[in-house]
Amino acid sequence: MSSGGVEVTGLRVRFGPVEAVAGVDLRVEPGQALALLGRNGAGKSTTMRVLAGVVPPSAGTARVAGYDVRAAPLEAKRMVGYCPDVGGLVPRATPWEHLQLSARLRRLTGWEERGRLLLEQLDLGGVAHRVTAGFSHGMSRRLSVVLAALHEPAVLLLDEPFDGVDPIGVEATFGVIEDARARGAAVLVSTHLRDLAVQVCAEVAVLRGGTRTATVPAGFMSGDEGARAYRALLA
Ligand SMILES: Nc1ncnc2c1ncn2[C@@H]1O[C@H](COP(=O)(O)OP(=O)(O)OP(=O)(O)O)[C@@H](O)[C@H]1O
Repeated sequence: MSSGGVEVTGLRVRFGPVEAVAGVDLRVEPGQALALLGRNGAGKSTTMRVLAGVVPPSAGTARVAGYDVRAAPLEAKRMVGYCPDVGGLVPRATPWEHLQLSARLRRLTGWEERGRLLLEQLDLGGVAHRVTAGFSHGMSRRLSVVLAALHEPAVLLLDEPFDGVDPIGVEATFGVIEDARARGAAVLVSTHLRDLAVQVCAEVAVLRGGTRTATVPAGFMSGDEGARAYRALLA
């Protein structure tokens, strides 16, 4: 039986002739945050999608909170909060309606106060009843983070949560990640923003060509030295 968190072993995902993920191993312990870095097309989002139960693995195993995404897909999905890299929002619905829908799908009760607080935390309280059609990219990102975190998942998967988000929104997103870690969730953050990743994650895994090249302490990737080290891993 697995100990929880995220466990990915020998993961492969194939789309026809394209091998998007070609043997990835990852481990995120409960209460830890791991950043997933790598160039465009390295396989980050596909790995996140497998863990979120959106894309099936072609080979290997992926477990969230002890549940194998293939053998126990419903249980696995229940354990996960997922902020996809793009999409996921209904243009004609308001943030509050998104929360209502998410709560209904997950059969949550007594979620309203947490929902309100999360919207306030991500500075969306003032637009809680405005349809998302006119939202800026950063506002949509922040709402996707709220939706991922609403049910206090054991595994929080954030794909490009900082993309287009202003510094205050980034700090608020850090807060959501810290809160999740503090209650024992495993957090996986896929991003191109190395400097932000190392501020909020203790470890960084680098993917290249669908495989993991390294997992290193975040300090190794910080500052100018870290930028050079990262480039060296990508080259
Ligand atoms: N549904 C799909 N059908 C075909 N190919 C796909 C599909 N999804 C991803 N791929 C391919 O798999 C590879 C990995 O894509 P993925 O989106 O996982 O990379 P990424 O590291 O998240 O990239 P980025 O940083 O640009 O978001 C790419 O070559 C991509 O074109």
